Amino acid sequence: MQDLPNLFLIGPMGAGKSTIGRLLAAELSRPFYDSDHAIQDRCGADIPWIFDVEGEPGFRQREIQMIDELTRLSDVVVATGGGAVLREENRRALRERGTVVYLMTTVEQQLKRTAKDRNRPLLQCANREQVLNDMFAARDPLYRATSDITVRTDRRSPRAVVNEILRRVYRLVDPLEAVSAPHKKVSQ
Ligand SMILES: Nc1ncnc2c1ncn2[C@@H]1O[C@H](COP(=O)(O)OP(=O)(O)OP(=O)(O)O)[C@@H](O)[C@H]1O
Ligand SMILES: O=C(O)C1=C[C@@H](O)[C@@H](O)[C@H](O)C1
Ligand SMILES: [Mg+2]
Repeated sequence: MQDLPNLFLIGPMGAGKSTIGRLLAAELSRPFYDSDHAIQDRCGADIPWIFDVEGEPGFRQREIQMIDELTRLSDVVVATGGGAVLREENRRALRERGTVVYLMTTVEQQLKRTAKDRNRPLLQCANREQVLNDMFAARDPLYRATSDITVRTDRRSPRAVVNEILRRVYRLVDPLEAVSAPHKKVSQ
């Protein structure tokens, strides 16, 4: 069985990048990094504070630096922030340094999954559905252009999503041996 490359998760807010990334890394016994969390740890402040004080451009600059560092690691799983694909530097780093998985869900699911959250500054507004629809229109082409595979996360447990990612990634790196991939033993 061929070694897997770095696995990078992209996709919109609430698609499950952080949740699935952690599970996926545990399954592969690999380190897991979440770029949003790493930015907060380095800055010593949460994302709403960074947006308040430095604006979105300040946050994006920190994100470019963090994604550059995380994508240079080896044998890792990295969950990115929902807007990482907005910057060309990030798209290039992700594409060149690993296999990129686009986690996709519906706006309806995003609304449910992010309903009580106060840590996503771009969703602290009255018209969240409109904002999410507009983001989908602007970002879906970027997620598609950056990713190697797309996996839906609505109406599926995180465990089932992890299994599908592994099946598809193994098939991508080694089509002939994918059938005997170890993840086939993982229960749903
Ligand atoms: N497949 C799933 N089924 C049901 N709930 C899920 C699924 N994946 C994630 N969730 C839930 O959705 C919420 C948002 O997930 P998560 O924080 O992983 O999203 P994210 O893609 O990392 O978002 P962001 O871009 O804002 O960091 C969490 O409460 C998580 O438990
Ligand atoms: O979709 C976005 O632009 C964002 C998503 C989050 O992961 C954070 O990176 C931040 O809240 C911005
Ligand atoms: Mg996240």
